[in-house]
Amino acid sequence: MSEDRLADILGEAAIGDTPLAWVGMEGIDLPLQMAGQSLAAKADAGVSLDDPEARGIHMSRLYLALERLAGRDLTLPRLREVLAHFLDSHHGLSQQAFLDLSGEALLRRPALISPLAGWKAYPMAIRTRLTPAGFEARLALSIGYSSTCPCSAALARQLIQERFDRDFAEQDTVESRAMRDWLGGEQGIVATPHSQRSQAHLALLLAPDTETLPVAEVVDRAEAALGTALQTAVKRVDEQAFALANGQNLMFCEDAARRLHRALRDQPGIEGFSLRVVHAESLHAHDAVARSQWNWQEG
Ligand SMILES: Nc1nc2c(ncn2[C@@H]2O[C@H](COP(=O)(O)OP(=O)(O)OP(=O)(O)O)[C@@H](O)[C@H]2O)c(=O)[nH]1
Repeated sequence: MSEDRLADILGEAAIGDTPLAWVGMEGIDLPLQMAGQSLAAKADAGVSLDDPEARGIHMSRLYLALERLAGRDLTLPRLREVLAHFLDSHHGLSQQAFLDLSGEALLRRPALISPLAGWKAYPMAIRTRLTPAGFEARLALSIGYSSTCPCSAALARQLIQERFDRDFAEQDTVESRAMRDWLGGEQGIVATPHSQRSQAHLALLLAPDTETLPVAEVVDRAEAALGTALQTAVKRVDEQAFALANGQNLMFCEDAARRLHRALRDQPGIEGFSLRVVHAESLHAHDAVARSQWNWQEG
């Protein structure tokens, strides 16, 4: 049957006269490129339906516009172009266009000391809007790290001191070799502080003139601020360096949140952010969480 003879009830008048804030599709599979890496992404694409008389939007037109992103390096100008096409293809129907993309950024990360490297996936999402107020892009990223509790470390040190007092109770002075041997034995670490895998969830408002997504730059800055990023390739020399990093970066969730707040305030191209750190404490069954934000409106 020729196209023009196909039924098209979308052309009929709406049942009722209610504009709709968001109409579109969620969970569209889309291959993207970012910093030379392929990304298997999911897209949520939509527009507002502002014409109260219109029955529905033209979903195929949104779907087909996404093809402009497939397999091409993901940049904000390209995302803005797709949103503009959403509106052009819904002229008279829609004033706002929405495109959210989610996936995992795969970054190669070097070992701490050895000349090795490995891959780590960073869950990410890009949320873009084109409305009469203009274009807005937000980048969300999750970064794993290790946190060791400062209070638990202090309590462990006390127990080590008490054990030392007990083991050398009879001696007024302790010969350094005996002390060194004692420190090198299991009794020298009779108690250990609790540490746990932790997550930093960052949501960033990008400057409208941003070209490429600053994923690697934000990951580098956040992991440098925390000092205890989860590792990829690890030899014993790397594991020892990781133990030192944890000992030198004891962190409550408040400490991690403050470190990230300061780091993101200095990140070029960021106009606001919201962050949340989650320490999945090995001490108890619930998490220790801290939140912080700057120049941020939940949208
Ligand atoms: N608006 C809307 N369309 C839907 C929905 N579910 C399925 N569709 C279908 O989406 C298909 C694509 O709609 P359009 O993009 O208008 O397709 P079309 O009319 O062939 O293409 P155009 O000529 O560009 O309008 C239609 O066959 C709709 O029936 C829905 O809930 N809302």
